[in-house]
Amino acid sequence: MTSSKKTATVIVLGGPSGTGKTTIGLMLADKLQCPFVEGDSLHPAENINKMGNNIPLTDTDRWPWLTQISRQSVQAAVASTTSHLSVVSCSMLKAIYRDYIKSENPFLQSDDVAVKFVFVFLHCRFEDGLKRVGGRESHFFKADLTKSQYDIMEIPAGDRILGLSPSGSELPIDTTNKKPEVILTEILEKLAYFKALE
Ligand SMILES: Nc1ncnc2c1ncn2[C@@H]1O[C@H](COP(=O)(O)OP(=O)(O)O)[C@@H](O)[C@H]1O
Ligand SMILES: O=C(O)[C@H](O)[C@@H](O)[C@H](O)[C@H](O)COP(=O)(O)O
Repeated sequence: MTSSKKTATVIVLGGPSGTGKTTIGLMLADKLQCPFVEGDSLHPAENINKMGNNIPLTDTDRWPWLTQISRQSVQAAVASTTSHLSVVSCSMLKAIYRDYIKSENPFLQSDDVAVKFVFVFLHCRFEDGLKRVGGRESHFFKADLTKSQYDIMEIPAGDRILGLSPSGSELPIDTTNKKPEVILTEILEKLAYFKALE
């Protein structure tokens, strides 16, 4: 019997502050003709206040935000009748956050919709990230917090990496000294090579 399940794919573009999530995310969504969800817009006010006061978020602060990241990005992908795709930006620094995003998929138990998450993790040298965050005007996330992100960051490794195992769904991208256009091409080539969007 063939499955009549509708499939939708969410590309979660992650990495620490200043690594290019918003810049590359907008370009990727434009290229794939799909909606882009800005993860920063999904924080509760308390999280924005905390980060604005240079206080790093705790796991407890992050769970409700990650729930919204999952729900909003999945809804956007399912609603996109042309591409069945969406791109969402979210730092998703630890492996447990990536797992949590998967677990909060609103169609997890659905017989009608199958959702796939592909986690593309952008990373660069601490000094470069720091410089880029410092150059951003009027953003609630200040450079002082960048160190706290590098302290806990888990770049995908081992059998989590796309293509290394059937369960692998994560793709690390080193953005050091690469222009946004070059990074975009690398992401698209790797997604195609691993047949990640099929
Ligand atoms: N590959 C890159 N090379 C140089 N500058 C970049 C690159 N990617 C992003 N930037 C710049 O760095 C700053 C932070 O980028 P942004 O996309 O807001 O990062 P994030 O969303 O990950 O915090 C912006 O001013 C952006 O123009
Ligand atoms: O793009 C950025 O500058 C950061 O990613 C930031 O905007 C993001 O919302 C926080 O990083 C969330 O908190 P954590 O990254 O500490 O989970």
